[in-house]
Amino acid sequence: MKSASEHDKIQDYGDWLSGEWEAMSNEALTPREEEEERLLTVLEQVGRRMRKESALLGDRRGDVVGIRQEFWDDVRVNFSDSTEVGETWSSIMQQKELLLERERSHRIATEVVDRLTKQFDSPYFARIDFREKGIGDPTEAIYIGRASLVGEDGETFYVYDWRAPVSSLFYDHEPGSATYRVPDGWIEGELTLKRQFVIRGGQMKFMFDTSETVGDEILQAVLSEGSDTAMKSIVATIQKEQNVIIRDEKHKMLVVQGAAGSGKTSAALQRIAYLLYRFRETLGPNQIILFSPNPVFKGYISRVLPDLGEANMRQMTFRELIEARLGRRFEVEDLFAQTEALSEEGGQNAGETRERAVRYKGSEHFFATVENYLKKLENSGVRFRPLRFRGISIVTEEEIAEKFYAIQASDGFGTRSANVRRWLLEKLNDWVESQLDAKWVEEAAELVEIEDIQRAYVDVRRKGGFHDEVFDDEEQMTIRLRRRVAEDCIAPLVKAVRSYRFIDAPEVYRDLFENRGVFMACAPDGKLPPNIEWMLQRIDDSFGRKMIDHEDATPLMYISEALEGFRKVEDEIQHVFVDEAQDYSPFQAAYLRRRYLRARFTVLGDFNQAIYLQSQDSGGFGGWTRLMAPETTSVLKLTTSYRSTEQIVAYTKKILSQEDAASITPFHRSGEVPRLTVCSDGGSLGESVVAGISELSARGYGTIGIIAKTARESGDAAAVLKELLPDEIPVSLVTGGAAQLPKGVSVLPSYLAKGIEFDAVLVWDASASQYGQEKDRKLLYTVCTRALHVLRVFAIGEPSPWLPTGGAIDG
Ligand SMILES: Nc1ncnc2c1ncn2[C@@H]1O[C@H](COP(=O)(O)OP(=O)(O)OP(=O)(O)O)[C@@H](O)[C@H]1O
Repeated sequence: MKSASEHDKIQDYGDWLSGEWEAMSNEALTPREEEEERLLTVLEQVGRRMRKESALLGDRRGDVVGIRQEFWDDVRVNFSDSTEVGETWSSIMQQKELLLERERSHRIATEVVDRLTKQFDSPYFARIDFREKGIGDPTEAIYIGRASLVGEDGETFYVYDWRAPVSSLFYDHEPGSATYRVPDGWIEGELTLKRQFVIRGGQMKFMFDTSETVGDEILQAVLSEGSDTAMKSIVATIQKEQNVIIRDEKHKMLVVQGAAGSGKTSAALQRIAYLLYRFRETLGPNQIILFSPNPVFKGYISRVLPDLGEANMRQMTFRELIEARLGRRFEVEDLFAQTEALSEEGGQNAGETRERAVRYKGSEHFFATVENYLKKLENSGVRFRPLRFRGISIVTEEEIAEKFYAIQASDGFGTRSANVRRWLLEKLNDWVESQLDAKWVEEAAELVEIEDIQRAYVDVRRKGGFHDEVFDDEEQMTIRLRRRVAEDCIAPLVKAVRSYRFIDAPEVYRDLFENRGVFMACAPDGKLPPNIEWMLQRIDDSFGRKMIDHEDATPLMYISEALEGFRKVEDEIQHVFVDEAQDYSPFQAAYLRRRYLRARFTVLGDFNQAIYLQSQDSGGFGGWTRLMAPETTSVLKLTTSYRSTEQIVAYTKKILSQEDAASITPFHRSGEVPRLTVCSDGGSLGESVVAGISELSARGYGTIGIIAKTARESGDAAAVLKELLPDEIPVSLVTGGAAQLPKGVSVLPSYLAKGIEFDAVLVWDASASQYGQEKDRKLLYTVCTRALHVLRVFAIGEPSPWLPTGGAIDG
């Protein structure tokens, strides 16, 4: 938010501008002068609005402060009898409502002033002249900005929002005949001019006409800038192919395959802003959820929407979903740990068997098997955990099953579970009543603290006890005390029932592997996986240790959620965005689709960055494209890589197979050729990287990423660098828990680098021993494509066979 004095400055500037404007002569003007004049007019409008809104904001602030300060002065407080207490209460409530209402108005006024402040800095970035076919009107000049600006008459559109239907002309067309979509059809006409501006601090920095869709020069300038620790919006330079993604309203499943750095994440965020604008009556940020690859990424993208004047959507990682469901009872392996475990076991028998299990359990085939299994469970087979207390049975597994299956199957698992839950809570209540005379309660009641006795006393009083019949009162107190003691003892049971823990999903899941007949009946091809015996053994081992392998987590979570009945909140979600979608197994894709049954999906990924085994069979995308009917699914491609220089794109393409690299094209922006340095040992690796960091920091690069393969290596690398680098160049180690990417030099493991970028990337030890196998190829590609301007690769001894040969130097 801007300070009051900043707002004042803007107002003064507005006043000055209006004087300046009138003083200008009306001689024939060059286009540039005309545009500068127009800019002054717009800034004057903004200044005027700012004056008005700031005054309003001041009033609102005054109201809020006033109400807060005098809150109790205006409340009539009287506790003398119950009528007075009631009146006091309603008077407090009235005052509270008033305060909330004023706070809301204050918040809205603040948002308006913030938006105007941004508009004062840069009110628009483009102009198009358009003559609509057939209406005989003259050509209209349309200015496009991040937000619209309408004159006080309510009719003059000084600036159109970039999301308005007419604005799409700018992104989609070159001068000539052009059309744009409106809610009930298409408007045709002639685009006679396209002009781009760079306006900063209310000053026209550049202006030029262009015949391209969105001029290269501006894009060049934007891409040459230094990166930041947070992602920026691309509103002024959205490319035509990105605009298709942003404005799609037709498809329920939009799948985008895009090269590294082609703007998938950027387009996704612009799309969210677009949808919030287009459907503002019916869609709120809470009804959109974005699945991010990791917490660092979450922080990285969190500024884009607020910069566009919208509130952030919900964001979560798939890992968080798993943790929320299974994390309380189990330690769940994460995807990266699974990958590391597989590569350690690789070649040995266990590894191969597990690899097979991972592929199988991530498959569409297994999803179909689980779906069929859930159908079967509608009639029998759901397992329950009995309610027991200190060895005493309160409700048995059989009783719960009987109750569960007595409710009609057509009601669905959700209703059945909710009914059983209610019934169990009543059972627990009855059981407490039945235990009041039991010995254990009597003994426990004798041991209670004095405060508990006092509480029981207050309880009895509140409920109207303690009258003349003293004898009865004492008895009542004893009963209450005992009840409280018994309730406290079974509180964990009540909590477990409330959160549906009476359903034993892990056992249900295990049963599928144990009962081969059931498995065969559920599998679409009627066959058992060849290593089912090994799978069962492995489940028994890990569940026994309270651990869950990553490949079991999603199927188990699916069964567990299905048996409880998917929650209502999931129904409210209208749009699901999945970034780095190549990392999801087809099973996970199908699960998300099931979880958000009513939502539309926008799924973005790059099969060249598919580094996890679980999604490799489907090439990273097979799972997503088959989830909905073909007529509601659209698969789009982005091939131009905007992030990196031509030299970096050329280098990183060589890491991939020719076939995979074929469609990637760089945006023409030049920089230094990536360099490979071969070091003799760890010591010289550290020294070479330090020399690189010092040089690049001196050259002014604001974000430098040192990317190691694993978390352990990045820890080691950070320790070495901290020791060798001078204090003026601080080093931050980025770990899984980090919510924000720090400025300067960051050391991080490859999997946390997903989706983010650095001015310069230094790859820590890309030797053959680290990135030697086929499955390391895409990981190395992912790591190297994080660089915007500079890429330096270091290796101890023999470099990875995937790196381009030639140009290596000795460190
Ligand atoms: N139209 C555009 N105008 C300006 N910059 C753009 C545009 N498209 C992409 N970029 C820039 O290119 C970089 C990469 O964009 P983004 O992170 O969205 O790509 P991505 O496809 O999600 O990449 P990856 O898959 O490698 O994570 C960012 O710095 C982004 O600002």
